[in-house]
Amino acid sequence: MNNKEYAKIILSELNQTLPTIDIEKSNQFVDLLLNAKEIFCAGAGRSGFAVRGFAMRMMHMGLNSYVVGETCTPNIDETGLLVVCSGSGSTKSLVNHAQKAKEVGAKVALITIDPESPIAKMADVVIEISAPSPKSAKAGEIKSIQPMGSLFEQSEALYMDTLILMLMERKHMDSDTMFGRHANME
Ligand SMILES: O=C([C@H](O)CO)[C@H](O)[C@H](O)COP(=O)(O)O
Repeated sequence: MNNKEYAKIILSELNQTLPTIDIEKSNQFVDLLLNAKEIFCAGAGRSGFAVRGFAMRMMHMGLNSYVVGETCTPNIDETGLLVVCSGSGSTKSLVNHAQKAKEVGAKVALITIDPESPIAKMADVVIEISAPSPKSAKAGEIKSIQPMGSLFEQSEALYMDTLILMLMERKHMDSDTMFGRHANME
């Protein structure tokens, strides 16, 4: 198959995952983001790449967002929100981060394939994406031709872009204002 044929299949897979994500939980997620004093983003591997992009856009909006594990990331306290992206919901370092967040009274939001996973059990809001999971018992309803967690990782990245649009609407923010905060030392 050529690239266009593969692209059509990937888009049709995304067309099955993204529209099924819960609206009410997404509204709750946006409320948590808006109510947090500081937002801490965590994910491993490709989920880590996706959540970094989300942290960056929130910075562009003027929110206090950080990536867990970076040298300049401060401590989390009860005013904070930890956003975790984890297909399995059981990656060890992320389970530890969620435990720490709950221990200090912070909120936790999780984007995952597995709503019964260890991190899901600690989370205040769980966003479920139906996709194959190479690392957990829960496989999701949707089949994919793509390897491992690719469909989940694409879906979570695009889902977080929908959250950015919801936040922009709530904060009356436009792209030009956001671009004004973009790094000028690239
Ligand atoms: O990078 C990943 C891997 O390529 C699977 O597709 C995962 O995102 C990484 O291993 C983290 O796993 P999860 O916490 O289960 O997302």
